[in-house]
Amino acid sequence: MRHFDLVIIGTGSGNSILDERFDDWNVAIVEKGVFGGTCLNVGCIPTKMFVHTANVASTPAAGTKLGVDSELHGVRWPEIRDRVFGRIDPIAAGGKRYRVEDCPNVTVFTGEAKFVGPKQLDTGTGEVITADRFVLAAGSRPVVPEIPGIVETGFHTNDTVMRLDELPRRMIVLGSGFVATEFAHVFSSFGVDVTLIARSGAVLRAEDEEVSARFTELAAQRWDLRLNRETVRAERVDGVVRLHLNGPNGAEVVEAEELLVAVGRTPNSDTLDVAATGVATHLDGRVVVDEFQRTGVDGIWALGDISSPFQLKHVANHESRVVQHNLLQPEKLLASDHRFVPHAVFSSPTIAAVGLTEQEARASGVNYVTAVQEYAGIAYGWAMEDTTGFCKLIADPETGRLLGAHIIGPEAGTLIQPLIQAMHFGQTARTIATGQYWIHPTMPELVENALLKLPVKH
Ligand SMILES: Cc1cc2nc3c(=O)[nH]c(=O)nc-3n(C[C@H](O)[C@H](O)[C@H](O)COP(=O)(O)OP(=O)(O)OC[C@H]3O[C@@H](n4cnc5c(N)ncnc54)[C@H](O)[C@@H]3O)c2cc1C
Ligand SMILES: NC(=O)c1ccc[n+]([C@@H]2O[C@H](COP(=O)([O-])OP(=O)(O)OC[C@H]3O[C@@H](n4cnc5c(N)ncnc54)[C@H](O)[C@@H]3O)[C@@H](O)[C@H]2O)c1
Repeated sequence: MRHFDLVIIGTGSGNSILDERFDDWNVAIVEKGVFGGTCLNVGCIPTKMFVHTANVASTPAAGTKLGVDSELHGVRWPEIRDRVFGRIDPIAAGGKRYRVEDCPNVTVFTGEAKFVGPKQLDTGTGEVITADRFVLAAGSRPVVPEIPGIVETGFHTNDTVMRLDELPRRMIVLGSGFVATEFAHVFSSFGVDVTLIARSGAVLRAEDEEVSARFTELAAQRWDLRLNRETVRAERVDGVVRLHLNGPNGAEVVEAEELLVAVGRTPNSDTLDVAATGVATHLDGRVVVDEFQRTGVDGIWALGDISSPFQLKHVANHESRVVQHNLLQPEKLLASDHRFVPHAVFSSPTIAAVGLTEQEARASGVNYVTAVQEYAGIAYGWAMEDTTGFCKLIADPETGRLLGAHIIGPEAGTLIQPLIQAMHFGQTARTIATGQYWIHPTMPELVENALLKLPVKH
């Protein structure tokens, strides 16, 4: 059995661990798919390239209220798709070529890895290897709900939907989280009739309650939104997908040419069989790690979607840097910082958030105050004629420290950054609002005014 100093399973954030400091380590990388993982190939990067294009396609419609009449003549889907993947696919291929051809200390196994014993890994290539250290960076995969007929019906996930041969006339999107709302925005902007099915009474219901309520209201104006629906059965009749639903109005059927399933992601700890090497998992399948990204087995580390409650690329990257440090300096372990993990949803409108939602603040019993500033109340909001966006802040009235920040509206993901910074560096609401200039008239004045409205002492 070949033995290595280090084996990394998964080439998403796991691939960025290796740099010149590992040149004298004998390393193996095992990857079952293409190099670069979810974010590069089927996640963040291609979706945002499609989202940007969708935003451009939506511009003519947005101009009407400003007195600008223009028309969308159509979108050239094959060209858009090939432009996106024409950029991405060579990066994935180049990443693999670099490791195989230019890294003499690295052996790449192209196969689906599975532990077969303590620190013994079947690489899926016919070879079992052992190592002193392992990094579990095998990510997560889309959940397929147990709906009778769904497999026979055929469906897309984020793995396949961005490579469609042609745009369908109609699409059913099952789910109401990040993936569902981002793709609903993309495909509806490209002219596809979208039906979005949510189990509960709100879309993006993990967001702050006011943000989720506003998004749900806007989603209902844009898509055929079916709330409080249970999906009972799926079938395909004459090429058309039919989903049988149960909801407030009783039984109903929705139809479309394509079905996109977006009901969450599950960690790949089961397919990797981490139990065979003694690594424990939570009930939801996440590998158990401590603050240093150590599993319970000496020398086995985990990072990213396989172990994190935050299935986000910036978190996977952060944890990968922590694991990198801890592999190199085990005597000076670094802990991951998960105190203020922000996220953005790149739908329309965009949403960004960090810290507590109001429902979480209420449930936790902390003393808090809130302030809301609408885009409609700032000069740049007048310019955009925005009537639906807002920034909501939650703060400790005694210390002036922010507990949570939520923005729904244009450029939310960009606007929230000073608030993330303030939370990390312990700045008070008054300090951030009044201790610096805010350029007038810009969108960040939304944040400035929300901060000024907070009834806090500092
Ligand atoms: C549609 C979509 C959009 C997203 N957009 C964003 C976004 O805008 N911003 C954001 O922060 N996050 C986004 N995410 C989440 C982000 O993509 C993930 O959190 C991140 O990619 C996780 O990185 P990772 O390294 O843990 O896993 P991955 O990048 O998934 O890497 C895991 C790798 O392991 C390989 N693998 C799995 N099992 C095995 C095995 N047994 N043997 C060998 N190899 C194996 C896989 O093939 C894969 O290459 C998005 C996710 C999706 C699905
Ligand atoms: N912009 C970003 O950062 C971004 C974008 C996409 C994905 N992601 C990451 O990927 C993860 C997975 O995204 P996702 O949208 O698949 O999951 P999600 O957890 O965001 O949403 C899943 C949704 O599906 C619903 N659901 C679950 N089972 C269902 C069923 N049987 N029928 C109908 N609805 C059902 C849930 O109630 C939930 O609303 C996200 O949690 C996020 O961390 C991030």
